[in-house]
Order: sequence, then C-alpha cells, then structure tokens
Amino acid sequence: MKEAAWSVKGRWTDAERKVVMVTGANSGIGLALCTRLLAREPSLHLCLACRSTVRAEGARRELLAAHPGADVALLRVDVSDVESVYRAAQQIKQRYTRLDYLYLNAGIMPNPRINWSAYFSGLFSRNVVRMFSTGEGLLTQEDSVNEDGLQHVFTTNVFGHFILIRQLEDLLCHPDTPSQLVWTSSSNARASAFNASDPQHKKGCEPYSSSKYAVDLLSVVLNQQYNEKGLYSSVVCPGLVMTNMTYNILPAFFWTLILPIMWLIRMFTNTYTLSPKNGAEALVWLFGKKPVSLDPLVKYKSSTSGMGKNYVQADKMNVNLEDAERFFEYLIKLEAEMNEKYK
Ligand SMILES: NC(=O)C1=CN([C@@H]2O[C@H](COP(=O)(O)OP(=O)(O)OC[C@H]3O[C@@H](n4cnc5c(N)ncnc54)[C@H](OP(=O)(O)O)[C@@H]3O)[C@@H](O)[C@H]2O)C=CC1
Ligand SMILES: CC(C)=CCC[C@@H](C)[C@H]1CC[C@H]2C3=C(CC[C@]12C)[C@@]1(C)CCC(=O)C[C@@H]1CC3
Repeated sequence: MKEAAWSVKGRWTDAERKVVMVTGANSGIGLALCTRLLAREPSLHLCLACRSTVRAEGARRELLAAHPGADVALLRVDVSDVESVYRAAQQIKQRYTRLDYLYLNAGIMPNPRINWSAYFSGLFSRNVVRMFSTGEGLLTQEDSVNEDGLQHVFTTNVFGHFILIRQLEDLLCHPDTPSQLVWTSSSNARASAFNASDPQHKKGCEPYSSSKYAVDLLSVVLNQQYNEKGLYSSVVCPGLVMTNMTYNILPAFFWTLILPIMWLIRMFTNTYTLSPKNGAEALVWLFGKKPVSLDPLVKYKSSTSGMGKNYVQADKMNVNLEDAERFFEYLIKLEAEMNEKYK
C-alpha cells in the first residue's frame, strides 16, 4: 500500500501483508474465494474488482461481517470495456506499490442454449461421464460486439484481463518476490472450439469454450514471457458450480430438483464441486503455493469426492504451443491498437 506501514493488532508489518486483487469478486466463485482467503489470512489487503459498485459494496459488507477489521477495498472495472480497464489500472497504480496475487476470475456465458438432442444421445454413449464433466457439445451461446468492435465474450473472459495484466506489469513483476496470476478457466475449454485465425470466435457459436481455451493458451505464454521477471501464471478449473452463471443456463429451482442426481454423478466424476466454496478450492490452494513450484502446463482442478471431500487435482493441459504463440502475437497487436486509442 502507498499509505504508511501499519499492522492489524500489531502483528504484521506492511511488507508482510499480501496484496490480492480478484475480478468478479461480488458473487459466486470470486466471492467464495475472498471469504476463504480472509479466513486463511486476515491481514490481507484485498481488492474487489467489480463492474457494479452496488454489488461490490454488498460483497464488501458480507466479507466485513464475517471478518471485521479486514482491509477490503473496492475497484470499479468493467473488463468487457477496454477503456474502463485502462482507467482502473491507473487507479490501482495510485493505490498500491505491488500486487502479489491477481485472480482473473470475472467471466460470462451469455444467452446459453442447451442442445437437448446432443444431451439425450450423449446419455447413451461411451462419453457420458465426459459429457457431464465438461459439458462438451451441449452448450451454444449468442455473442455480441462491444463499442470497440470486439467480441463481448472474448473481451470479458480474456482480452480485458490481458490489458489489465499488461498495464499492471510494474506492480506485478518483482523477481525477488514473485507474483501470481490465477485464471479461472473451465473444463469446458476446448481446442476444437478455438480457431487461431478467428481468435475472438466471431464465426462460431461456442465463444465460451473458445475463450476458456484461449485463457489456457495465454497462461502458457505468459509464463514463457514473464517468469524471469518474477511473474507466474496458473489456470484453475472450479468444476461445475451453482452460481449466477449456471442459473442462467437452467433455473435455480431445476438445479435444486436434480441435486440428488448431481450427488450421484459425483460418484463418477469429481468435477461436481457444486458450491462456490468447494469450487474455490484450487484457487485457495494456489494462494498457499510458491509460484516457482508450479507447473505452467498444468491445470489445477477443484475436485469434490463422492463423500464430499475437497481436494485439488493437477492435470496436464493439452495445448497447442504454436497456437499459443500466435495468439499472444495477436493480443499484442490488438493491445497496440487499444493503446493508441485510449492511452
Ligand atoms: N459456475 C461454474 O460452473 C463455472 C464457472 N467458471 C468460471 O468461474 C468464473 C466465475 O463465475 P461464477 O462465479 O460461476 O459466476 P458468477 O456469475 O457468479 O460470477 C461472475 C463474476 O464476474 C463478474 N463479471 C461479469 N462480467 C464482468 C465484467 N464485464 N466486468 C467485471 N466483472 C464482470 C460478475 O459480475 P456481475 O455480478 O456484475 O455480473 C460476477 O462477479 C467465470 O470466469 C466462469 O467462467 C468456470 C467453470 C465452471
Ligand atoms: C443431470 C444434469 C446434471 C443435467 C444438466 C445437463 C447440463 C445442463 C450440464 C451437464 C454438464 C454441465 C456443465 C456446465 C453447464 C451445465 C452442463 C452442460 C458448464 C459448461 C458450466 C460452465 C463451465 O465453465 C463448465 C461447466 C461444465 C459442465
């Protein structure tokens, strides 16, 4: 923090207090993550980066009710709007001298549609467990274009966050005390939904799958580019979690009705974490790890066993490194255009 060093109950010096920022912190997995981080380390400087001030204030109240005296700051940022990201980055630079953890969690899946015929044929196929754990081939979405002419899902889930990282480079890059980026990716990330010639997914109808695979690609290249500067990147998969996102796919009462079925499915796949608290498992686990000890090619998956026990599973990612580099070049070019427009 830029203010004079101070301590909570005289126990921590400012240098010891980690600075953590979470995008999309006002609900679902982001809010559960904040709650768990404060329970684990009450001395944190926590910054909730949210697009709605009202919802962010609500989240802050909830966090302070559980952790009175905690340092919870708010930052308004709409990651789907590049100009808002530049503005927010300026404010962060005025408030903090370093960032130890940046959780890139905000995400959208607009206008989801379920392909019921794929669902029913999948039920009787060999891929049934895979279908239930990844949702592969079951969902399509309707994307839109923002004021900069960029695809909405791509900008929210990937590009807005990329600009944020690049703008905060000075706060994040400290070779002596490494910082960590943690992306909330998904089991729904799919290489076949991503096209290196159409990285924004202008032409397809699975922008969500494409954007989450793009996150996986980007994390790999960020490690190549930034590790020696003291910045590390990891991807996390929270499993299937009941949040506003899933309530947008099917209504909340329907999910409640099929809860026993989902507990049953848990016997076959550990990806049905279901609660935001369980879904945040891998995100919290990474907070306790030394960034240098992590594998850049691994996806850390929040997992819940049939008996309801939480754990983290590390699975090697199957990413195309050529596509990853090509995608990074694309992002750098797009960033240059945006810099010219907004900086
Ligand atoms: N739920 C699930 O099963 C899974 C979720 N995920 C991922 O987890 C992440 C969190 O989602 P989840 O908690 O489930 O869903 P929520 O809808 O509860 O959380 C999404 C968060 O992102 C914020 N957000 C959305 N758009 C923007 C924007 N333009 N600018 C700033 N913030 C924004 C939302 O803010 P607001 O309240 O204003 O909308 C909200 O705080 C997402 O990246 C999602 O893709 C991954 C795998 C599975
Ligand atoms: C009996 C039962 C569970 C029915 C629901 C069928 C589908 C609606 C779900 C099966 C797998 C789910 C899934 C997601 C959404 C809902 C399903 C397709 C996600 C795509 C949600 C967002 C993610 O990031 C990953 C999830 C994977 C699994």
